[in-house]
Amino acid sequence: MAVLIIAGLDTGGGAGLKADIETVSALNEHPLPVISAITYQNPKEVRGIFPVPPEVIGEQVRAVREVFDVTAVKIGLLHGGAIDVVAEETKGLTRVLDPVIASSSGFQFLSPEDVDVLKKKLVPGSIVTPNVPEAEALTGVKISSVGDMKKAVRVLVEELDAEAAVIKGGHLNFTDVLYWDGRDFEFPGESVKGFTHGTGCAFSSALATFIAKGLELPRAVEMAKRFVEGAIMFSNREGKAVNPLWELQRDAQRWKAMRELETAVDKLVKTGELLNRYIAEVGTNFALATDFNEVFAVKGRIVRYGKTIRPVGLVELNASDHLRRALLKMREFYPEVRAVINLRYSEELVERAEKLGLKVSFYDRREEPEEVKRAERGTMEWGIESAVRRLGEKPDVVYHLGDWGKEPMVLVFGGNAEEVVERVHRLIEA
Ligand SMILES: Cc1ncc(COP(=O)(O)OP(=O)(O)O)c(N)n1
Ligand SMILES: Cc1ncsc1CCOP(=O)(O)O
Repeated sequence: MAVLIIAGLDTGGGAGLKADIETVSALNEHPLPVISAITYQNPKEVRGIFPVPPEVIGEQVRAVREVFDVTAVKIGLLHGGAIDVVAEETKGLTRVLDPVIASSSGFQFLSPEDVDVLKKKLVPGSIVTPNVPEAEALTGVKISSVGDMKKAVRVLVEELDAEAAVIKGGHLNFTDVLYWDGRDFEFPGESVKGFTHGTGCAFSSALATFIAKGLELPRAVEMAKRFVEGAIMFSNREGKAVNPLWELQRDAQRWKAMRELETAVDKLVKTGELLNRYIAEVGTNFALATDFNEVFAVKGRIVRYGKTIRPVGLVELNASDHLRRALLKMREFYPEVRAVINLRYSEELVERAEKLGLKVSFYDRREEPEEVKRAERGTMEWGIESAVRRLGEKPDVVYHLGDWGKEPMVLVFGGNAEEVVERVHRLIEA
């Protein structure tokens, strides 16, 4: 199924047409990208806009509508002159209108006069998806609560003749409010950590796609919201923006990480007789992070087994607590570090690491601040940060000497699971 997109190009690869194309593709439909403007922007700022002449926008839409069976269109950034043409050329389609008025960095895409034209020509008959500032600009309603959102959606539908309106609560309370068919619907959400540039674009193109697939509007809004939450959670760090390809990339990375860790664990087990005496009393775990900071490890840890060792369970996502936290903290300083294992502490192990030229640091649990000690979790994070700061460069090995009821431990880090195995083998002279 084809979904028409009329939107601007963001040269920073975060929002606009690129985010829309990825969204429609990720949802398994065919994007028809019509370009309405070229913007010169990067993740920090929008520098300017070069509008595509309205007649060229019209030609693009006609070219695809003549051939493809289009039912829904997502409309993003327009410039004043293009509004009339787009209203004319999209007649008969279900229109999802993302009213891009200003960028989050403060660039004004539409003048107040253009906003008036948008209200008169495109809002009527469209499903409008403003964020809070855009909804305020369109309706004049000051929004600071769900109650105000409900007032504003009604204004959009009952006074400005929109087919439906969804106000996104990302700037407020993470609840989205839809008004459709004489009823309002609330979609509660939670704050998701990640980059948000391009969320408006991804939401509206996901909504248009779910509508094209035949979902009823409230269900399509719910699905689009969940899609965008994932796109923020698994953000595109390079573009400092949402990542509409998150599901595909996340699954590919999960698969790769699982295989990588399974292979590495197999290699370790083959040297089990030598490794046996370095397995921690509490068990040893081996953790590997994906680019999205999802962490795989061995369920139930790796334990001594007679003279050798064995993994208790399989390699699984979230099968580690301590190592996961240590690794994620280390990755805040050094994102290239992806794997870690814990071994039983011994002086000889630390000396050997130093002799091998590995960078060694440590943390002293007696220095741990009271408030960190009292909190249920946090020691691992504090310990890694303190070891990193102590060394002033990337540690390959971090150890601590224990405390009451806490076993002393050596953590061996590496850029991948294979490197950790190779380091462990050198350390135990396998
Ligand atoms: C070309 C282009 N189109 C739209 C936007 C705005 O993106 P949006 O996700 O609505 O909001 P911000 O990222 O600006 O908060 C854009 N910047 N460029
Ligand atoms: C108890 C403990 N403390 C540091 S590493 C470790 C063992 C591995 O723990 P997890 O399986 O939670 O990563």
